[in-house]
Amino acid sequence: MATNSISRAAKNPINFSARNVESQKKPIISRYLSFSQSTISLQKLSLVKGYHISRKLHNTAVFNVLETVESRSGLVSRTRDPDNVVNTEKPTILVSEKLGEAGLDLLRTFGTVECSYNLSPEELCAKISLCDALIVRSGTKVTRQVFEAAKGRLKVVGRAGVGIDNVDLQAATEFGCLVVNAPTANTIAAAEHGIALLASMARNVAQADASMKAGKWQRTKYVGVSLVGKTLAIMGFGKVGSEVARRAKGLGMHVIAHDPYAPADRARAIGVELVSFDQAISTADFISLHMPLTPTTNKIFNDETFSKMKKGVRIVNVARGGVIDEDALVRALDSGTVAQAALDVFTEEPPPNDSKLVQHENVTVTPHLGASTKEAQEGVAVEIAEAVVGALRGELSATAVNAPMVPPEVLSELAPYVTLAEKLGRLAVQLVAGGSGIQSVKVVYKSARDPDNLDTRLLRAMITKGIIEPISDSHINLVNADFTAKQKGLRISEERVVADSSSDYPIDSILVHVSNVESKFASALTDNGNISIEGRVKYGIPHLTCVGSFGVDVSLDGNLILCRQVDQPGMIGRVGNILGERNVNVSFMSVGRTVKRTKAIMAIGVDEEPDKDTLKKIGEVSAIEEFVFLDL
Ligand SMILES: NC(=O)C1=CN([C@@H]2O[C@H](COP(=O)(O)OP(=O)(O)OC[C@H]3O[C@@H](n4cnc5c(N)ncnc54)[C@H](O)[C@@H]3O)[C@@H](O)[C@H]2O)C=CC1
Ligand SMILES: O=C(O)C(=O)COP(=O)(O)O
Repeated sequence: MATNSISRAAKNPINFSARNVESQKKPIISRYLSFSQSTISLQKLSLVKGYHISRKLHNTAVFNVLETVESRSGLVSRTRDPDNVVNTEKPTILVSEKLGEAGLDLLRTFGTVECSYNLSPEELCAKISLCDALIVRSGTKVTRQVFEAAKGRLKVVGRAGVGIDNVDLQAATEFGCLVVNAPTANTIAAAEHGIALLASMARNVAQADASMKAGKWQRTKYVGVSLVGKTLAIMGFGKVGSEVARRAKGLGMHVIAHDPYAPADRARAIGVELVSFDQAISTADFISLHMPLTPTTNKIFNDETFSKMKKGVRIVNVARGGVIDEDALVRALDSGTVAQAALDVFTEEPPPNDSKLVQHENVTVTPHLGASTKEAQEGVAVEIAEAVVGALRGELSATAVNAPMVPPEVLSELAPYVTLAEKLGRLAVQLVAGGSGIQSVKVVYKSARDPDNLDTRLLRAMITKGIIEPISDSHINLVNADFTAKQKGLRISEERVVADSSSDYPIDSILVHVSNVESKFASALTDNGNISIEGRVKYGIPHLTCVGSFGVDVSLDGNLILCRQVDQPGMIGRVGNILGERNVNVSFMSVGRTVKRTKAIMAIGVDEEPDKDTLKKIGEVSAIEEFVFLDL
């Protein structure tokens, strides 16, 4: 298999023969610059306001991928409905619950911000089709109806806090809407509230306060219990749980924890013993809940689990109301199994006025105040504003809840391969003959890297996008790529092949096989009947390097004409003349053949799309046996 390549366009001034890491990186780095410049206004704002932009919003590496993925990722606001009231290029961001000013300021530098609080579900659905982003806290239910009503315009839902149980993630994913949260800024506030509830419950602070305000002086009624030396079980040893543990240890408590996913070394470092669920609840004097509400944790505290607890246990819940069966808790309080409870969260918020739990004399309640400190709200607002702005720019967010989180350094390295992946997908689907539906695609990554050190989710998503978008009206992005592929019955399998090259580069080549289809260009089929195309990144630029069994070398830019011809002199000139006469500029040309003077493939990169007549003329060249025009 010989490859004979002539490059007419000086696309890359770098010495092509030198396999030099620095020179390979140059084109990518120069492309970062425009993006780092575009971040300056946000950086200035953060400095002037004195806010620390905590995550890597301004990371040039991330923006490089934006440049590559932007407008293809579908996370970027770019379409405008002519009926929209707002008809500017600025995205519209609806904030449906109170958000800190610092976050609003940040959002206003980027889009048109509308703050509309206490919307009914109907009002939210009516507004949402005019919005590119929605920012909520725990009080807004972002249901499937909301995504349906958005009519494809909503690109991102930002949850200004941790728990995303009020967002229908499945629906978000199906509609290709990214969901991001602000997982770190309210941790301390929630932990402090947990400790406040623990201490005030143990000393009957709320009940005694109400009694005094009612004119009473009941010193014997409100004798409390001490915390020191008591066992506290932390259920859910994540960010909040760990901070509660630290503080409880400072109060002299013996702290144990249950969390099936928590690393033992983190627990050890804080001096906490990780134990089983049953051990935790049966030995604790106090139990503090810090797990998310999921199908597994829903009503995990119920009649059965309360019955396993030490008689007279005291329970704090600043996680989610739904993790407790509230009727069962009332029964446990009435029977004395649970002596007291302190609750910040409820299954239904606000709970009904006649809630037995809220009215129970041994229960202390607060109206979901865990995250409500000035500091936490400012922090959360900035954290979510950064994430939403990043998502609207096309950035793959570090706090994405329903999309792969790809670290910036990985993004930066994979950027040219992301473009290559999408282009190979687009090429592959265009090579399929009309009527033969694609069902199975195999992607083979050749790489010298350890498989654990190569994250291909982004590449798979982009290949899927490349395959599906040209043949459907689906708008594919990283969020819904896998879902849409599955829905369309498209199976994409991946395989790694070890390359014996340098592991400095993440990938040597990407090979896309489409099985059991007919091709418009028979030469793209390999002996086993699969359409097969291979691409590589050379000097930062994606190249097509193999079509069927023919090696070629053409940069994937603009449009491509593939011709199969009898390998004989003068073919390049003949086709070049036809294109030149019609003012179609050739950017790249490459000839690949299997055996001399038999058959060859000519891959011609063209800047303009040749008209039908030009293509017909190419087809009429006697030695040309088949040809296809491909739109990249
Ligand atoms: N009341 C409020 O205003 C606030 C409530 N929260 C809630 O607190 C909870 C914890 O938040 P973070 O610590 O930030 O989240 P996190 O994700 O850091 O921690 C949650 C932990 O729960 C663990 N977990 C999951 N399933 C579990 C199970 N079946 N049993 C035991 N542990 C399990 C996870 O492994 C994780 O370590 C969330 O539900 C969040 O919504 C958070 C902030 C404020
Ligand atoms: O962050 C969380 O999970 C919270 O529960 C905080 O909720 P909020 O933003 O105060 O409605």
